[in-house]
Amino acid sequence: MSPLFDHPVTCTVSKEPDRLFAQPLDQVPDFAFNEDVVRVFPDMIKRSVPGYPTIVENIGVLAAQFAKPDTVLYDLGSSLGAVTQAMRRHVRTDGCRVVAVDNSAAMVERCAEYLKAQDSMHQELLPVQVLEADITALPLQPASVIAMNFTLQFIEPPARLELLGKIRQALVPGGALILSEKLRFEDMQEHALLTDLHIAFKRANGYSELEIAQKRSAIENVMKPDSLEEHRERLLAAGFSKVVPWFQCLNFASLIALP
Ligand SMILES: C[S@@+](CC[C@H](N)C(=O)[O-])C[C@H]1O[C@@H](n2cnc3c(N)ncnc32)[C@H](O)[C@@H]1O
Ligand SMILES: O=C(O)C(=O)C[C@]1(C(=O)O)C=C[C@@H](O)C=C1
Repeated sequence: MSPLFDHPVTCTVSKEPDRLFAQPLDQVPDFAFNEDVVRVFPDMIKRSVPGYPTIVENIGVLAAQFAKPDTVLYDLGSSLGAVTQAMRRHVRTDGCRVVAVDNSAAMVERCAEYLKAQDSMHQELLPVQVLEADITALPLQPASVIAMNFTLQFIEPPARLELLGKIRQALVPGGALILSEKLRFEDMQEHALLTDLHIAFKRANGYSELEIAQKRSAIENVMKPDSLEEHRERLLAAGFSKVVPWFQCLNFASLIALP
């Protein structure tokens, strides 16, 4: 198998720079995963989420540890399939297949193209299926790995517990949910510090004050981050037995939840 980080996350994806919020907008519309976002998404997410390439590649490594024969590996809210591609690079377990799910038609269409490109460049990859579906309504097959990389924060808060309960029920013994989220912090000083540092991260990645402010106003109605404590309590309420944070950079974290 290829060594870790040999395949940059962006190797088969668009390199178009994110300038979506660079010009002043009279009214900033709510953020949506539409064609415009799809075109710039690899650049946008890498410049917006501290640690994103490390998280994605290591979800592949974690998936290989938890994968069980003849089960599904889900990538829920797959966008362009970065996590799906990482799981396919790392998992060799017999009879596994990856199912990538997203409810944005534009994302699903481009994701399928990128996965075809991945197939043409590598051999022995797990079979993959891309579904356009709402993950809150989708019945899940028995799964050993379910990844939600920055997706739960876009689900309406009252629907989150039921979705996590369904995920818990689908997981086979020895499997895991890998949940990455932007965090809010209950301590106001901690929240303010990590928010400022996240803005500094965006600035260091070339975003202007205007881009940062307009993006913040675009996402504030559609993305509702929870605290680590809320995640832990809700995961336990959904039937998970153990919650283990494995990554945090500034206000972005990833957790392993065990059934
Ligand atoms: C921040 S992106 C995820 C990034 C991606 N997992 C990655 O690692 O590159 C969130 C994704 O969740 C999808 N999404 C939001 N709500 C959804 C739902 N109810 N069902 C399916 N997908 C959803 C969006 O369309 C978007 O593509
Ligand atoms: O907090 C932000 O500014 C973000 O851009 C975060 C975030 C995310 O966490 O998913 C929000 C929307 C985009 O999809 C990319 C990144």
